[in-house]
Amino acid sequence: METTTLQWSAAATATAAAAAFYWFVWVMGSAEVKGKRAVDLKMGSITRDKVQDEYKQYWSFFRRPNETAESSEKVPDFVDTFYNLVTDIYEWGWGQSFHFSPSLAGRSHREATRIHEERVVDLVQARPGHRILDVGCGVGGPMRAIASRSGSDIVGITINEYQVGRARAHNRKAGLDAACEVVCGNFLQMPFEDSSFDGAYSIEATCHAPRLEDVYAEIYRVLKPGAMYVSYEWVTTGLYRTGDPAHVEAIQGIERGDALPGLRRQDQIAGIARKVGFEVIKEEDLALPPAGPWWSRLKMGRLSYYRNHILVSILTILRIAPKGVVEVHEMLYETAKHLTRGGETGIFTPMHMILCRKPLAGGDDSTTA
Ligand SMILES: C=C(CC[C@@H](C)[C@H]1CC[C@H]2C3=CC[C@H]4[C@H](C)[C@@H](O)CC[C@]4(C)[C@H]3CC[C@]12C)C(C)C
Ligand SMILES: C[S@@+](CC[C@H](N)C(=O)[O-])C[C@H]1O[C@@H](n2cnc3c(N)ncnc32)[C@H](O)[C@@H]1O
Repeated sequence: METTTLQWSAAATATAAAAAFYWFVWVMGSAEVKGKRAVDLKMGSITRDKVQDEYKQYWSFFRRPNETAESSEKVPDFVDTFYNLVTDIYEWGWGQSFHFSPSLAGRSHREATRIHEERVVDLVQARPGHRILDVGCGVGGPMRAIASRSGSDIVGITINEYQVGRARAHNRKAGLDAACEVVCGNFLQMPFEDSSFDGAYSIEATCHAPRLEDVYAEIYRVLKPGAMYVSYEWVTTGLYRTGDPAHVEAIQGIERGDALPGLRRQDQIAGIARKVGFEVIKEEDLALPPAGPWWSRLKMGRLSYYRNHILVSILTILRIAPKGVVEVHEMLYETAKHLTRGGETGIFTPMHMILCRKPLAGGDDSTTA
């Protein structure tokens, strides 16, 4: 072969390789929904050199069930660390709404997510002029959907400072920053006045509280009498057998990979709500048929997890992503398997819906706010 032909084919091969790499990292590796790309994986407010250490500390705390009062006090700090580690990966691989939803025939994941969020508007009776609290708001996917649909003002609270920045940036970009406010704080001691909200909701967030009564009591305190509260709770169902090792493995796998101090049983939730003073209007497991399986989205993602694993490994070698990202990604992959098993066996649901009302002063519960 002539030298020029060789040079041409070498150049063509190099261009094709560069194009493939670009496509793999920036196109395939871009967020499924809006914005976050693999090259932007930062690991929250943790400095690059601390990611691996923080991950190890997180893992040794949540690795095994731990129920002492002393360890309960540490939970919010470790939950904060958890969200520093996972927020960018969640946004990159899942989108701006950090929760599950029933799959709906003929609808995309994005549509199903939005429908699940908009359900909250009717349940809490959110209207223009109302001030509604989002307990554990993440980067604000649900908040934006609920503000747009209802015309209410939403105030979200999250313990993770990095999420506050992400949520505010998304709110600005969506032109919703006047309607959506985001506060950094602990939902166990909220920086809000008594009786200052017309409604409240929590989507897959209160499962991080060591004692559900503590967060429910705080929500009760800040609601106006007559106001509604709805929560989508992560719980074990009546099918869970503590004597079955396969069940226990799945549930403990869910707990340690999702920063949970211990899943509660489905039949405990209403009692806890009543104990803090709420009237329970309705309870329903939104995962039950006719709802389509919420875990199908996790199963369909298998191929992209492998691609993502290769991608984060390459980015770590190139020092674009901080050391430790591969371990965090691996943990999430394992967690996805436990969640899928929990869904398939029916021993776990992430969408046990409970609708409550704070009674009107004087005990007249007949009307709402
Ligand atoms: C409510 C909570 C979070 C629920 C879900 C939003 C997340 C639970 C598990 C997460 C994921 C698992 C696998 C990841 C995959 C390996 C990666 O390549 C891309 C992101 C994942 C799909 C990631 C996305 C978010 C979850 C589905 C808890 C914390 C209470
Ligand atoms: C799985 S995410 C769900 C976020 C959001 N509800 C959504 O559906 O997109 C759980 C959220 O709860 C927040 N959270 C957990 N424990 C908290 C605490 N003690 N105080 C405030 N927020 C907390 C996390 O920071 C995170 O934003």
